[in-house]
Amino acid sequence: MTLSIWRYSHLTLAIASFVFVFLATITGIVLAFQPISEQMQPFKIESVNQLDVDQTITTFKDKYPEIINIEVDANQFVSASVITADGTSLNGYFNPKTAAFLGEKPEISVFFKFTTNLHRSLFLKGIGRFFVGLGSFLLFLIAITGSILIIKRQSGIKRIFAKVVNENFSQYWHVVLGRLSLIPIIIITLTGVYLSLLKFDLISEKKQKHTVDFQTTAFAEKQPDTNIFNTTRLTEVVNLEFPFSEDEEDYYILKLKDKEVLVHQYSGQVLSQVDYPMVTFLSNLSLTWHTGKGSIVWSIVLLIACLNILFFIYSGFKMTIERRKNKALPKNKFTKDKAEVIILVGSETGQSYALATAFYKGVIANGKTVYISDLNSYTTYKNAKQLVVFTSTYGDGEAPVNAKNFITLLKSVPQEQTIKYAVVGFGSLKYKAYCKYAQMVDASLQLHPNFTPNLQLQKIHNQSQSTFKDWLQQWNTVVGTNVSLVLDNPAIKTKKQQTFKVINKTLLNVDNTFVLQLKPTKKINFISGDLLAVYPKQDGIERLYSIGKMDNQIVISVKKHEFGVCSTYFNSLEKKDVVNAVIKPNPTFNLPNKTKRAVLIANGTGIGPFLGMINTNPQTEKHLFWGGRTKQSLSLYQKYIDSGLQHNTLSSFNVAFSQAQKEKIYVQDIVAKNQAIITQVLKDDGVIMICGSVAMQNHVLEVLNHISTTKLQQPISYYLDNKVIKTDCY
Ligand SMILES: Cc1cc2nc3c(=O)[nH]c(=O)nc-3n(C[C@H](O)[C@H](O)[C@H](O)COP(=O)(O)O)c2cc1C
Repeated sequence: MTLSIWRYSHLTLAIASFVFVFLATITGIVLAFQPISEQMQPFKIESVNQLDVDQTITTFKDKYPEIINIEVDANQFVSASVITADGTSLNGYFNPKTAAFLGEKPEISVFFKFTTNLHRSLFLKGIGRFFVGLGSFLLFLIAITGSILIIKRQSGIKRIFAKVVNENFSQYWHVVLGRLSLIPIIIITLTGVYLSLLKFDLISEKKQKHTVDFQTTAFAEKQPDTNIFNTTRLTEVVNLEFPFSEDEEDYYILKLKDKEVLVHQYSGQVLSQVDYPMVTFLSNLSLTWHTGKGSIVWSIVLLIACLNILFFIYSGFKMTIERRKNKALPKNKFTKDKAEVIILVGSETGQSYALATAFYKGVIANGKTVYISDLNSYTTYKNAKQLVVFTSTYGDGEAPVNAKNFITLLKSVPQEQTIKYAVVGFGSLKYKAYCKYAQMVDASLQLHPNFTPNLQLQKIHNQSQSTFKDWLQQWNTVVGTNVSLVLDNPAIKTKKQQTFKVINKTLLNVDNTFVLQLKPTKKINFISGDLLAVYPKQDGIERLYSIGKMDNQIVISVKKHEFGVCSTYFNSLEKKDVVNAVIKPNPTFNLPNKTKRAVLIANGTGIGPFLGMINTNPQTEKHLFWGGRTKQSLSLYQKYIDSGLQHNTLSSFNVAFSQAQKEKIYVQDIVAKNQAIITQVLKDDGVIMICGSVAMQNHVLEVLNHISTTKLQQPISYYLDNKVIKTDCY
């Protein structure tokens, strides 16, 4: 697994803080409901913000002979402590407009108290508080390293909110939700750290003291028209303590958010004012922002941010496990100067290592001396005759992490002899800059006087093994080797299987292809485009077949391969035999119900799912394009196509035979001739579905790209991103 410094830091921090972050997040989710439940209590009074302190004091004084204090909390609930005319003491919430007693303050529930303790200190007192504070700081660093990773992934800070390509569920949502919850997470963590520092007295709040000199201060007999009480809104008050007695030297203590003021009880004159230090302001702000007190909206934001953190823990570890499967490159048996074949690999997340390693082993098994390394380690190779470069593309057409220096090194490192080379690019058609870095490497090698190409650049979509095998055949031919690939078997699946009865199986046609019809023995919901997963007894490895649905039956088109375990098994089936398999929904390759128009493009057995689609959804106008070898190849599917045309569920059928005439015609050629249909479908929010070989898909996409850029001024990536073009190729 290749790791950049930022990804390494992000991962290490996540592992180091996992336990604390997990506990703090779970308890944080619960505690986010506390301010929400407080706000739901019936103590909020309409338009309380219109009252000033003077009005409130008058209202309370009219109703009660003695008032001890009035408080306004973050929810803007007004509470007070008063003595009534009959000498009863009342403590609780009041209506500030009428001074009516509303009810006692409810006790905080035991559950919230327990959760708060767990959240603050894990019941470990000082040590616990320290670790929670540290966890908060580590989470802050995780958010920062995560942001750097997103910026690098999106190729720059300006593109941070640009569209993210959805290749993998965990990766996609990790990035999308990471961007959205970045600010709330930074606020939660920084305020958490601040509150911890405060608890440990690492930040101290030093308040100034009041000084009042009654000897030298002369007070007005009568209150002036304006004083601090009638210029201060009640909602600005935190606490107002009433004078202890009627003695002139007893005063009001008015605590506001930013200052504490002593006020003369008769004149309303300010006797002393102490502004709170910045620390107090920040402490109050931290508490409000960390807890969400007083704001349902912010509490919900905090709740969502905590739920997102839980998802990041899950998706982050899932991605790490997936990436760990992409082991490192193999250990070299030969030195760089002894080897005839040099393999250089560029990879960001290690996916390309599997094929590069299989190739390395294959070449060694062929008796050649081989040396494998990453592209950044490019150096002199005294005995090299062949260079093979495997590289992915990352960011927006950029080099993967272990290949960033290759092009510079290529220019500066002198080679003594001439070396033949071939470049294989791993990428994804979902990106505009498809295999761009491989293209740059190929171009740089072309310009180098010591390198001559023995094959054209090969681009490979989604690590397709079949395209890689096709490339390997060509390489074997030009180099004169017989390298074959032994790929690690994916994990054997042990899913609960469903049973299907064989309704019909055709004989093999000229292309060794047949059609199999299966019927589920129990009711199963599925549609054309879903996948049938089969796990043959010999190896238990999952094989996926794209299926068509007709009359509640499954239609699959299969090509029998000489050593194909599953295709041989399917071909051995007879009517009424029972097959164990699993139907997997494949929503990315189903024909949307409401689509007005659809173009279905396939070659060979890729027509399978379309055999169902062309016989259903009569409301959708469908145009089928199919490429096969000869007219006889078509006979297998003729009855399905005729039925679609007869019942008007298929509007047109366009066929290309590659072997029927002198000039080879492929499906992409007939697509290119029907630009009007393609343009109309792209313009009218229709869909284009492609099923078959990856090689065909690449050619068809090139043609579609030409049509979309010339007729609609949009690159094909736009339609792929917006799922107007759907592909299921192998
Ligand atoms: C963030 C990101 C950016 C990518 N950018 C491109 C790109 O610009 N062009 C491309 O063809 N493929 C792109 N890909 C696809 C990868 O090249 C492809 O998944 C490849 O198989 C990864 O192999 P690796 O793990 O060995 O790096 C990108 C993938 C990711 C996750």
